[in-house]
Amino acid sequence: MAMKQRNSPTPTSTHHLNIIVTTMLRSPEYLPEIIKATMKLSHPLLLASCASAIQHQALLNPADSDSCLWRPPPPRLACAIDELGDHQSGANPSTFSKKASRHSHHETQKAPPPSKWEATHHCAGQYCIFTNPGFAHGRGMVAITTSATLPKLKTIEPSHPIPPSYHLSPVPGKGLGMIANHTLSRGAVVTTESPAVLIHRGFLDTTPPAQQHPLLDLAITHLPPALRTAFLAQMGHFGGHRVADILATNSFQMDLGGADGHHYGNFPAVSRFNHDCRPNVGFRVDGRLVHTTTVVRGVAPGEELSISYLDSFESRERRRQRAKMAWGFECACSQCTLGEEAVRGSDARLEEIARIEGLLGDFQAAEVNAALLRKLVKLYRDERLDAGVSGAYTLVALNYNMLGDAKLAVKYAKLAREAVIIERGPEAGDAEAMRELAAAPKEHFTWKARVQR
Ligand SMILES: C[S@@+](CC[C@H](N)C(=O)[O-])C[C@H]1O[C@@H](n2cnc3c(N)ncnc32)[C@H](O)[C@@H]1O
Repeated sequence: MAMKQRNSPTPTSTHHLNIIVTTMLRSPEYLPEIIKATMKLSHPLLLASCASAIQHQALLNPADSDSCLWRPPPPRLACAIDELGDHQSGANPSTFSKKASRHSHHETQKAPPPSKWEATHHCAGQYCIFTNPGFAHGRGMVAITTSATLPKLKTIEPSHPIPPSYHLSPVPGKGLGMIANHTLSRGAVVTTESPAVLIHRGFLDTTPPAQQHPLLDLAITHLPPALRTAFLAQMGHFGGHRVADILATNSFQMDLGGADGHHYGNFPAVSRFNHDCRPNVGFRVDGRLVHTTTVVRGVAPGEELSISYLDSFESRERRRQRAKMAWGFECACSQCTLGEEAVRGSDARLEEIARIEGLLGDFQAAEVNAALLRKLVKLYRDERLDAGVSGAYTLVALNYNMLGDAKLAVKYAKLAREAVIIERGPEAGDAEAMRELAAAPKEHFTWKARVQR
């Protein structure tokens, strides 16, 4: 996943677990050579660079949509949508090209229209508004994208809503947050949501504010009233143009596939998750663009539900810098506010995790033994890295098998599969890979690969 977004900080994440696991699972025949070559590269070249990459979304399963919580460029023009009136955005029509006048609103319709994508012919350059007011039985969706994306839009399916297990409540220093109503077990699904708004990254990167903001405002007027209200109720952290600010504060980067696939998705319910460097909830976006959040460790009633916006494997200093730089807040999460000694301990564990994972991915490394595998598992536990443990379990399972310990290979393959399903969904490719390993460790290409050298 490349993060070359203009106006955004360039992430230099140093967690390379994804690529190691991917390599080990996908390329058995080239395993030794690939791992050797991979390990020679410097970390930033190897690595995916956002929170969701840590959850191994895109790298391990090409069917998954590549996504991470990432803010688009900051708003550049002050113009609140509240000032623009309800039915007309107030956009000066001359600021964008209106190729035709087929602009309809759906507020007055009782029965939802059928789910169907339509071009409004309101455009700025190649980026146009596409609407589907009938999506998800009238919930609606709107996109600003190129016509090349239309076939992909047509494949988007609605999420299946689930009863809420949380309520919103003010959280000191963070605005609103999501609070668990009752005990939630590991694996419980918290939210499933389709995007309300999809915006092509190129539109935000290249369209001047004078054309960009009116088109954003107009796009929002195409949402059915309930969804429009929910969209506009989201927090804007940075000020300036209201819709741009909401998008900047609450967007997930999504790759819809192909050369032109980079988009931002906005999910108004999901937007209420605050950040924690040791979150109790993981998230993923699947090929239908449904965003799903799942509890990664047991949650008590009244506990805040959180996701990570950042790379949890970076040092406290780096995470704090990034929270400030990209999101504008001082991270006061449970992990960042530890005492100095505890922070030093945490940073040291993260460095050790990176070192051990490097060794486990190096087919030639002589230091790999059962003690090292036990140490990695303990480090993850001590660091409360519950939202990213699937990759570690996968690596441990493969390495136990390489060491010729079928019993522990099976144990960790089962744990890995369970964690993969929680973090990335049942359709994730390495869930199947771990099932195969657990079913027949001695048939697996990794069997005794380290001891037979
Ligand atoms: C996606 S929104 C989260 C929901 C938001 N608190 C609300 O009221 O809707 C992101 C914004 O919430 C705030 N926030 C999230 N996590 C935080 C944290 N750990 N510490 C401080 N502020 C946080 C920041 O203002 C950030 O820009």
